[in-house]
Amino acid sequence: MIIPIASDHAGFEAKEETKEILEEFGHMPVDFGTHSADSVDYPDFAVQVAKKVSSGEYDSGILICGSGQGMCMAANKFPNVRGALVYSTHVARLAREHNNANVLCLPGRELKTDQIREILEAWFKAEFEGGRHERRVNKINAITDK
Ligand SMILES: O=C(CO)[C@H](O)[C@H](O)[C@H](O)COP(=O)(O)O
Repeated sequence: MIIPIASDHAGFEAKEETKEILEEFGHMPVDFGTHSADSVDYPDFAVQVAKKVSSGEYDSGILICGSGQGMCMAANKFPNVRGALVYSTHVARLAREHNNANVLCLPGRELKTDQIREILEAWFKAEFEGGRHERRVNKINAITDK
């Protein structure tokens, strides 16, 4: 899969590691910045990925900041984007199976490389379960469709 990815300065190091892991897994990351550890504002980078998932140009994306919160808040402003703050393999699985999440938001300052690898493994392996969850996700989508 081609995966758009972005971070702020606090997620920069984790983004570089995440890109390597994605390539290991056979995916192709497309990097929308930031490109150094110099201080930047996370919404500027969240927009780069979220607008492309929102428009359907990409099926899913990855955003990384210090805590994951700011990126997730910004991404979820976009229609069709379901950003999930993921900090464990269990939450990664649930975000896909129950919420059909399409933007993985990671807390770069909280995760070690091995944890990121395990989270990515769980995220890509899990599939949306549909059923009762589909009804609920449709209700989320209806909020921005109004
Ligand atoms: O959005 C965030 C918090 O919700 C991110 O963690 C940012 O990366 C963080 O706020 C950046 O903090 P800094 O003190 O400017 O490095």
